[in-house]
Amino acid sequence: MVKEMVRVLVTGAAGQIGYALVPMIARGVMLGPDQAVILHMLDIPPAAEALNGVKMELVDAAFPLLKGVVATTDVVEACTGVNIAVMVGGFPRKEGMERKDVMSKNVSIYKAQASALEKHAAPNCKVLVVANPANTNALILKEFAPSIPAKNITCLTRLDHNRALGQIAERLNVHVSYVKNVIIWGNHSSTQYPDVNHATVMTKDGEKQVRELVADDQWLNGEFITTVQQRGAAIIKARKLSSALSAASSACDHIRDWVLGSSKGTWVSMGVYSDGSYGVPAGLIYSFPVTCEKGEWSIVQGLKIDEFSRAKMDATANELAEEKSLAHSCLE
Ligand SMILES: NC(=O)C1=CN([C@@H]2O[C@H](COP(=O)(O)OP(=O)(O)OC[C@H]3O[C@@H](n4cnc5c(N)ncnc54)[C@H](O)[C@@H]3O)[C@@H](O)[C@H]2O)C=CC1
Ligand SMILES: O=C([O-])CC(=O)C(=O)O
Repeated sequence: MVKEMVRVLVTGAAGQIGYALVPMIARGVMLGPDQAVILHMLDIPPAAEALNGVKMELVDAAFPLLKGVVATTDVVEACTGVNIAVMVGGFPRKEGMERKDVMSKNVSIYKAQASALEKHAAPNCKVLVVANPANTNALILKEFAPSIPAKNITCLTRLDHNRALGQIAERLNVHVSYVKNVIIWGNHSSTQYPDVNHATVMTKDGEKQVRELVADDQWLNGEFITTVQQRGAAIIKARKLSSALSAASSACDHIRDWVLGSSKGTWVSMGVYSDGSYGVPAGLIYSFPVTCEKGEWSIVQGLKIDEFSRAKMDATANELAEEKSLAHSCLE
């Protein structure tokens, strides 16, 4: 059966994540090798020429799955009929800044684009917010697009999840594909809590707990956590630009698992609207472990939370509550 065409919006498409992301989508990395797509690319007028250059390159690359490209600075044209919206547009932080330092510039963009999405996107459009502060931008988008179901609005913490997998794989000298079920709790910021208490590694003797194999709680409760929390800043220091290829790749992972389903027995981290699970206040976009099936995510329930984890999960929830009020004050 031929699949129906999918329209994918990428905002900020002339930027560096956009430039890495659009060819991945056009190659089927996000939605699979049998899914034809039409790309909608939005940027602001000063970037119009660069955006047109990206469109020219997409034509030149002759991607078999790419059936059309809309490149525009008009938010209504960009949002019309889209089934998936990847919201990358905004201002990245620079060295020495925290992600919430870009708050006032970016939340107003998300307020404005919420209503365009609400009015013009396809029904049941799935939204992934990448631009920082990602959780709070997603929350503002949700608040200003009340008719989009809350479950359709998510933010990217899959990059942090993948970073955590990568750190464990390097430490144990195993391939990253053997490591699974790390969790990123909370905010995509330096207060996020990368949790390995339920993570496992596939070995020749079967699945083993990461804690047992690493056998160094001091590293797992210290340096491992700070390395993942600070990885974005480390990339900025090294590249003088924030992560782009890894962010684009993780955005594809996020949407692919959401739409096509996560692997059996494996969970992934997604920033989703809290329903109060694990004592996380409702009304925040908070990163949880989730599994995805038939286009829907659900929070993995029943995990045992120790005291160390509880304190870290609460600290990142508190930061999100503060960001929420800061965002509201920026919009007054
Ligand atoms: N959640 C995550 O894991 C990650 C998030 N990020 C965030 O993603 C965002 C984009 O990063 P980069 O691509 O490196 O930045 P960039 O500056 O290279 O590109 C951003 C693009 O957004 C455009 N833009 C600005 N306002 C816009 C608007 N109102 N509508 C549409 N487009 C608009 C800019 O013109 C620019 O082309 C930043 O906020 C960055 O902090 C970056 C890495 C990881
Ligand atoms: O750190 C930044 O500003 C960019 C980002 O979100 C990341 O790389 O995780």
